[in-house]
Amino acid sequence: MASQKQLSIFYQRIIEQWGNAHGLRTVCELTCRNFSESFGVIHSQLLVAYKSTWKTLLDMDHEGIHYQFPPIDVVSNVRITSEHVTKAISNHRPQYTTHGNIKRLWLPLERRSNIIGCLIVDLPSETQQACEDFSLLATLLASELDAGLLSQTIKDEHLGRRSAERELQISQHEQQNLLQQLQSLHEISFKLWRADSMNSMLFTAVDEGKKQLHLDRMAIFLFAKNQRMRGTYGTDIHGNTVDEHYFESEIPDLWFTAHTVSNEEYLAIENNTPLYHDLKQVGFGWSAYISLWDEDTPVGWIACDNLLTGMPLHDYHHYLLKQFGFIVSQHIVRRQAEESLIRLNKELEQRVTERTAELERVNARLEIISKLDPLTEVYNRRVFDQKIMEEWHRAERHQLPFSLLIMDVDHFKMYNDQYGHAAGDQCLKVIASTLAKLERRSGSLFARFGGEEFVLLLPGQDHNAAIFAAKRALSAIQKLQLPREYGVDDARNIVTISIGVSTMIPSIHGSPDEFFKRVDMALYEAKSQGRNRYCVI
Ligand SMILES: Nc1nc2c(ncn2[C@@H]2O[C@H](COP(=O)(O)OP(=O)(O)OP(=O)(O)O)[C@@H](O)[C@H]2O)c(=O)[nH]1
Repeated sequence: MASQKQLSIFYQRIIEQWGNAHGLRTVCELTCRNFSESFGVIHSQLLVAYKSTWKTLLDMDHEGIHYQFPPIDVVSNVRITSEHVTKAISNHRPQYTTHGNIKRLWLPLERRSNIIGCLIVDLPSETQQACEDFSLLATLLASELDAGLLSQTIKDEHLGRRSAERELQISQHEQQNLLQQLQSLHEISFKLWRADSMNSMLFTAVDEGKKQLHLDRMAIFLFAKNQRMRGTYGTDIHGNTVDEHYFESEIPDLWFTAHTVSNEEYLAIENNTPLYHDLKQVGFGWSAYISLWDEDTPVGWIACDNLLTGMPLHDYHHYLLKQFGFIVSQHIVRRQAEESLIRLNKELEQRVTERTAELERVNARLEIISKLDPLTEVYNRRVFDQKIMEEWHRAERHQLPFSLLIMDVDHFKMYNDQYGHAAGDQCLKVIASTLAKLERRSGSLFARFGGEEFVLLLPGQDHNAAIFAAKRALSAIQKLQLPREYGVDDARNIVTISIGVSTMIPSIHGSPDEFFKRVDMALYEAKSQGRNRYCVI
């Protein structure tokens, strides 16, 4: 009787409380609590057939009630397995099983001939309640469970769809951002291509890289020799792009060096890390390092961070930063090749200019040498032969006087015999330089004709001028007082010269050769008359 009363209170409370309950969770929790309070239940568990397997929706023990939707697997539950449940509900009716001092009530929850759940309640063994007494509860709970699960599933699906939509929206947004930024990368690449030098290219990379990729700070470092690296352009702590060529240091042995350079990777990112400016910590955030490569050789890196805004790095940034690093690497390599080619060309041009100047100097020197007599360094016979031809024809055209003097050292054979050939050479040099200085009028030419014989060509100069020149030459040599200590009848004991002189206005009937012979005859005459004199024909 007592058990009947207990049962009716149990049902009464359930019906009252369920009336105020909102949602499946409350219904389930109230049911188990009532079981516990009314019948001293030790453990109760509500399993549901969910997605073709048995799952735990609620578990109540002395620690409390655990309700979980979506329901969780019963795998970990060794007390009750799926096989136990399947067996217990096979006749669709409530039943007891005994486990030591526990009477376990298995209450199949059936809806439209389908078992949709099972309430398992561990009662004390002395419980008098017949298991059929709970059939009504099973019917009521099955109905609540059916409706509750359905609405929960719908709600869940709705939520799932909403969150899927939100994810889709986010991913579409990210996709759009990525597309926009890929377009930006293309624009950056174009600007880098148009930059007119390596420096302006690096400045553009930093400045545009930040703007277009929405990054707070960026700096580009290039590797130099001996494991060192130097700055190029970077960002100050206010976000301005600044020249950092002053910066030089050893390549630091840090995590990103190992990650990028040693592993031949493009990108290394660290979150929640100290951020630096000029090697001093200035903040905290993420920092990314992008390696720059020339094929397999690292040439530098780009450093970026979020010092100013603390903006998080998006997923698409990983791809963008790699692409950016790739583009900048390409431009650096191209620029370096171009600039070394320009340098090489400049060096070549410089060398060609130097060699050309040197060649011109040598040619000029050769030109002079080819015109000079090697011993006396006055004009040689080749120059005289050319000059007499030119001047002869000029004088002929303009009907101008034309004078020629042939000067010959007297008794020079004896000089050589007396003093030796070397002294003879020296004597010839002194005579030549003395005579060469005398005549400076334009067009005139003094040359060594050969041996101890010199010629003085005086185009445009008449008979008197020629005689003046001859006298002056004789006197100049006499004044030298070059000793000559060998006895010859007609001479004082100094070196002298004899001169043949002639002047004429050239005509087509004459020739330089004939004229020369005439002067030579005059010289012969001067020699015959006793030397140290001039003779005119
Ligand atoms: N040391 C020296 N002697 C030269 C050079 N060229 C010619 N001679 C010499 O000049 C001498 C010219 O001698 P000759 O033609 O016989 O006439 P000369 O002894 O001067 O007598 P005259 O002309 O008749 O007064 C020769 O002995 C040549 O060897 C030269 O470059 N150096």
